[in-house]
Amino acid sequence: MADQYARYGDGTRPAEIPAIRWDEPPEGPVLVLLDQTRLPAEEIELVCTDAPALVEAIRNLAVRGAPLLGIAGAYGVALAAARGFDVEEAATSLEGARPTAVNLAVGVGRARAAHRAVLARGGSEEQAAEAALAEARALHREDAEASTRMAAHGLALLDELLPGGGHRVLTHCNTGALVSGGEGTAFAVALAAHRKGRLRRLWVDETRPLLQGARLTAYEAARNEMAYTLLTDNAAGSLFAAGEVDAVLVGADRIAADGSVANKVGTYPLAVLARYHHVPFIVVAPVTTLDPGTPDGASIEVEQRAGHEVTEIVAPQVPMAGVEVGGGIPVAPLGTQAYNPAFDVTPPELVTAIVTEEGVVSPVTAEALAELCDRSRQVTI
Ligand SMILES: CSC[C@H]1O[C@H](OP(=O)(O)O)[C@H](O)[C@@H]1O
Repeated sequence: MADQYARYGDGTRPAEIPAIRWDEPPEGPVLVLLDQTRLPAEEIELVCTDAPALVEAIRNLAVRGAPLLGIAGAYGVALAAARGFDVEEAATSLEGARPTAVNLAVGVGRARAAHRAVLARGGSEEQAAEAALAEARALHREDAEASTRMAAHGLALLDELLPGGGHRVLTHCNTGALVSGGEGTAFAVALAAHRKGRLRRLWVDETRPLLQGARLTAYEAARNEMAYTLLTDNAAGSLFAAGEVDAVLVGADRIAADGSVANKVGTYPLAVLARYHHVPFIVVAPVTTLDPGTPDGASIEVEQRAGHEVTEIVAPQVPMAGVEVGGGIPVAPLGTQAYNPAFDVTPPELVTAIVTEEGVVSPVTAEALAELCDRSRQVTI
């Protein structure tokens, strides 16, 4: 079950509420999530005491973003183990909660393998639970370190591609601390540029239908006092045409072996616009998002979400006259069918560079990605 753990919004909240944290109150271990469906109006933490509650939070995007899904999946396995639930059952439900972000299955797999390894050598369930938690904590820490290194590599690339500083960067969806153990992926690069005084403007796509840009990226940009401007997704083309975009920075949910990039729907059109307007299109993602096991973009399963996310405006999470909390405000005739893929796939030839914590891949080729994966494994080992 999940319950509201704390409500902030009256200025009493801590300086930074982490997107995810493990806690061990007297009544037993819990996984605490900053509920991203309530942002930016309310900062409410959800408390998960079992895998079903976490699966629901993942499916509802209370917790979201590829790297954070991996971390949450690993902690979910540890939570099941710590509370004596069936770990294999929990792992299976967690890894299937959302299909596109490869990180989720990777994180679940790491914690499950750690748990299994202890049992295989005759360890106790308690020791196995401790091993699963240690693996989740390690993944959390590694992702934070990866975020810092991606930010450095990404800023160096921006400075190389755009001499003279004053970068005007367009981003899509949300790729900041709310998707990461650290400061994020693409957003972390923009934040690094901001801190160095080299971010002239962050153009923030609102990112229909769930508005991760308007609700979450704007929230993170405001918290960091960045120069940002929100736009509707369909206004991006006019910005390119006006020469107002120096580079596009986006995240990724899965990168296939050939360099095809699955990311929030609306990313592919930006890549086409960037190519047409000769603007660098840069993908920022940790190595855990690279998936050598998926050969190409056509092999990536794109999550199809419920039509009501399109036919209704996401209602604010505070009571409004005539709208139940959490309900949507219909904007289309009742019974309207909707097409609602959560992601789209950008082919490698439209990607200027992929920035990872292990370095930059450009041009994007299967060979270069394979070499980087091998190098990363060597580093990991
Ligand atoms: C860098 S991970 C963030 C990535 O995840 C988002 O998808 P969702 O909000 O559905 O989890 C989007 O694709 C972002 O680029």
